[in-house]
Amino acid sequence: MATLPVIEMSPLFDRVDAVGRARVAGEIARACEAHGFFYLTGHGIDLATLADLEAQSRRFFALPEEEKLRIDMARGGRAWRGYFPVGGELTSGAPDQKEGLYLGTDLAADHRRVQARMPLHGANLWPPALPELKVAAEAYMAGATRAAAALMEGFSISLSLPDNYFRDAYTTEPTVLFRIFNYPAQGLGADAGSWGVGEHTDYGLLTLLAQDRFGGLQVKAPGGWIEAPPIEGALVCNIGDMLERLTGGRYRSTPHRVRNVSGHDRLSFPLFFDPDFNARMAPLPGVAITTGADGRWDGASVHDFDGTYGDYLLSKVAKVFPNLVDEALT
Ligand SMILES: O=C(O)CCC(=O)C(=O)O
Ligand SMILES: [Fe+2]
Repeated sequence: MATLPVIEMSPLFDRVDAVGRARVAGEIARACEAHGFFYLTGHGIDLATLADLEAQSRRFFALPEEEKLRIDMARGGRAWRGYFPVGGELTSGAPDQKEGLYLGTDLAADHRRVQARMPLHGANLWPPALPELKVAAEAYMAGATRAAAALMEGFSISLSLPDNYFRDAYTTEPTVLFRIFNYPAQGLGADAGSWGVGEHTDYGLLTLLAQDRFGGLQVKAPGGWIEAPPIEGALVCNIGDMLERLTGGRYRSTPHRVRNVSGHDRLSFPLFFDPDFNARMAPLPGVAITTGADGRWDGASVHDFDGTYGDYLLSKVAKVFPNLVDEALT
């Protein structure tokens, strides 16, 4: 059975290790041309940080529903932050069998982007009953954001671009969203057609995912669906639609989905490291273009898209949270 590659990324934190960086860049290129998915080690996030995030998240989801609903997404307004219950999100048109907490770069009310009423920008909502969750999640977000920024240097090198190319062009002010998901244990009689998360691709540049030990993530490989089982201490990395768009299809934004058949509640922690909301998303000069829908899961082609990353993201969010859109954006 096909397995996903493991990339040890620590040379990307060392600007003088040209040989190590070139090696990692080569591994990134091969992984992204083949799968668009790989595991990451050497990402700088220690086991204690991962364990604390998991422990505090379990405590959060075990709170009574009314306690969790004190930070309901409806209260996050246009910032799109807060808790949503099982069935509250429709990733591929049907309700997902998961509950979650939406977080992201924490911007105060006086930040210029919040003052400008930019959607998806604003303050995180934290459960008043569990202050430890904020500490654990902020530590993880800082580590994962640092790893994603370093990884983007590897992507630049892999495309024969200057190390800081993506940072300077797209991620000086990245869009960083972070989610904490719980996929409740599904009973034996569960509907075989119901997914924790339905088949989809991610929207932006990179997703870094921590997951607990129970598994359930599946990736669409050329020969069929394969599992991406947990590896202790490693993160799963996959690329999003905008990296496919920028590279003209050379790097793939690969469909994936989740079904939790472990008999336990499964937690996962995706951090989305995405372009500046205002960045215009056109193919990189000098990179081959593919056109057409290419049999994508949603029948759409990212190569037809012309606009800012914010335009793209909002069009997607409107589909997965149809009930919230009018409320938050009008
Ligand atoms: O929970 C997972 O393993 C994957 C979640 C996911 O694909 C997503 O949030 O985009
Ligand atoms: Fe995803």
